[in-house]
Amino acid sequence: MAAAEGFDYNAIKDSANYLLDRTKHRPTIGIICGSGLGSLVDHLTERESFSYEDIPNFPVSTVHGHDGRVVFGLLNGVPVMCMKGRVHRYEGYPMWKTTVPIRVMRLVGVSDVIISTATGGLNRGYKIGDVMIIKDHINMPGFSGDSPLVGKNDERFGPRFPGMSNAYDKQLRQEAKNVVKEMGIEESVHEGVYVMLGGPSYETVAELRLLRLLGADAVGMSTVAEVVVARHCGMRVFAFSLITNKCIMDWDTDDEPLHTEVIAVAEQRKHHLQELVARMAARMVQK
Ligand SMILES: O=P(O)(O)O[C@@H]1C[C@H](O)[C@@H](CO)O1
Ligand SMILES: Nc1nc2[nH]cnc2c(=O)[nH]1
Repeated sequence: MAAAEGFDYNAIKDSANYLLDRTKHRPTIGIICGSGLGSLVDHLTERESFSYEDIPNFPVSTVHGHDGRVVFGLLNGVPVMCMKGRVHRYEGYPMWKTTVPIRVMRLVGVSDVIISTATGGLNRGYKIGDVMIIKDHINMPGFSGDSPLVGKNDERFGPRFPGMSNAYDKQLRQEAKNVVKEMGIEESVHEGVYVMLGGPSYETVAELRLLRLLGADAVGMSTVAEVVVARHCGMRVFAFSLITNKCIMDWDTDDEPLHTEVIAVAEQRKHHLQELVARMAARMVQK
């Protein structure tokens, strides 16, 4: 089965060793930059950058807003490993392959991940540009068995049946709430539930109404598989989503979401988001 291939420990080890042999950094914090949020890496000092294409067994990004570089450096003095761009299921990768970067992070020595993502806002109280601290998720592809953990399990990564009821670390969510208060942006920050769909088409009105009924506050095409694998490997997770567009819940409009708008909203909000990430990394490194 193809998924078993994905969990080959030695293949992941080769990717990690490629990076460890070429960087002086030894970060414990990993950061995944969502659509349009990769400019965070411009703030790193002592930067060392590697193209996904050059790293053995690594998946390559194909989407606008996802550059495809692993960047090591210091974020306000804290060593971090950043994925400047992620890969998605809809790019044609099996789910396990989209999460290879998380496993590589683990073997590089990362224990905590910060994950960001662009989403449509389902909750009617959310506005474009708001941030949602993710407190839980609905793994919609997982309902049909499309999980990154499908296939042979390797205990060196984690157990066959990992729990997910505490996937989004409570203490880190509390820290994040403290940070947004300090930053004075609490009015535009919420805590809610992320639902992952496979994409790449955006949702129909009927689908969005269903997702809202199910209790989701924001909808996206990534993140969940990364979180499942991070938790499988025993990493702490802090994740947030930027609301880049409102979900269209009525049939009387010609509006459509656009990826160019998703990127534009991310560009407008990048300073606040970068500050949130930097402040969280500083707290996380202290444990
Ligand atoms: O990679 P993320 O989750 O940040 O990007 C979202 C999902 C799609 O890739 C894209 C659609 O506009 O934004
Ligand atoms: N599925 C989905 N992903 C998104 N990413 C950014 N906006 C959206 C959206 O409206 N739906």
